[in-house]
Amino acid sequence: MSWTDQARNGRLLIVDDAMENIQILNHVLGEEHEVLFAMNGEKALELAREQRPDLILLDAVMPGMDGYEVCAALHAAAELRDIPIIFVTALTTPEDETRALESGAVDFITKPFNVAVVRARVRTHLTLKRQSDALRELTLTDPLTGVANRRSFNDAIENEWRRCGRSRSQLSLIMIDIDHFKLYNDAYGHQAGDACLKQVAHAMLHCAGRLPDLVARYGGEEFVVLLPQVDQQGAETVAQRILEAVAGLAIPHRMSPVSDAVSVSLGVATVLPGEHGDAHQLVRAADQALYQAKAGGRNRYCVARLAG
Ligand SMILES: Nc1nc2c(ncn2[C@@H]2O[C@H](COP(=O)(O)OP(=O)(O)OP(=O)(O)O)[C@@H](O)[C@H]2O)c(=O)[nH]1
Repeated sequence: MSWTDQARNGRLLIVDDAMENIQILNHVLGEEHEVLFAMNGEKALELAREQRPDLILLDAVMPGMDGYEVCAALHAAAELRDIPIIFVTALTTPEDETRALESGAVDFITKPFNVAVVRARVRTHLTLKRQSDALRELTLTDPLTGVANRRSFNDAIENEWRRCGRSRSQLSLIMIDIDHFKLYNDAYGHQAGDACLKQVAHAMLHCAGRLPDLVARYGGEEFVVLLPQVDQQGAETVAQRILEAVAGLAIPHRMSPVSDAVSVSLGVATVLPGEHGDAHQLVRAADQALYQAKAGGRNRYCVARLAG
């Protein structure tokens, strides 16, 4: 795909208090990109949250919340801080430009602007955004199964621990282990083992694929499902669903002493994240419950009981 093709079709948010400027930029960019617009800072933040644009063109001087404040608010929000911002402004001194770049903008365009320059800069920043998104995706994804990797899970559980702590809501975790997977590899070969891991991972995504749920590969044949704002009963429902979904795959496992088909054991833990304890406590509890499920005969889930 060419440089130009890659940059096409990005979603832009234009923020300017003058409709005339929005119209001009829309005229310049609207053919190639999806364009959203806001006429003040508050609306810009609302749209950024709801629509997740790929790039923001931001006027520096606006009544109420100015461009610098919008920039600071975007950077303060973890889910918005990766959206690149280009300041588009009539302020032209080196100090203005420096202030914009220091407040987190990636670029600075002065008004009156040259149409070709605006187009080219927008394409450049959209291309860079795509590349950094792809790179981030690679570092957070398990290459075999396509679900999140352990690093991604570690970040998520820390974030959700804090978030659930603030909102006084429960956080649940399920640890899942494929039963007698070594025997499966021995019987059917490593490639079949890989295919089995993929199928099991995809089945779990169907059981807990809503945001902010997270399915991750924790290790070789071990997976975790993180369920923010889900109580124990909800987590048990998901665990039961996973048991049934994996059984429903009906992947033959002739060496398994547990079942004719591939099965899983699961450990469920739920906690109300408080001032005491940390995310590791939840992981340990789910791991102990998983151990119980294995010791109890596998192909089942067990629940850990934890104080908040
Ligand atoms: N095919 C394949 N096998 C893997 C992968 N990662 C780990 N494994 C295998 O998973 C097996 C895990 O073995 P064990 O830890 O003994 O677990 P188990 O055989 O499932 O036994 P239980 O958990 O006690 O039921 C090992 O044989 C690993 O080689 C992978 O990416 N692909």
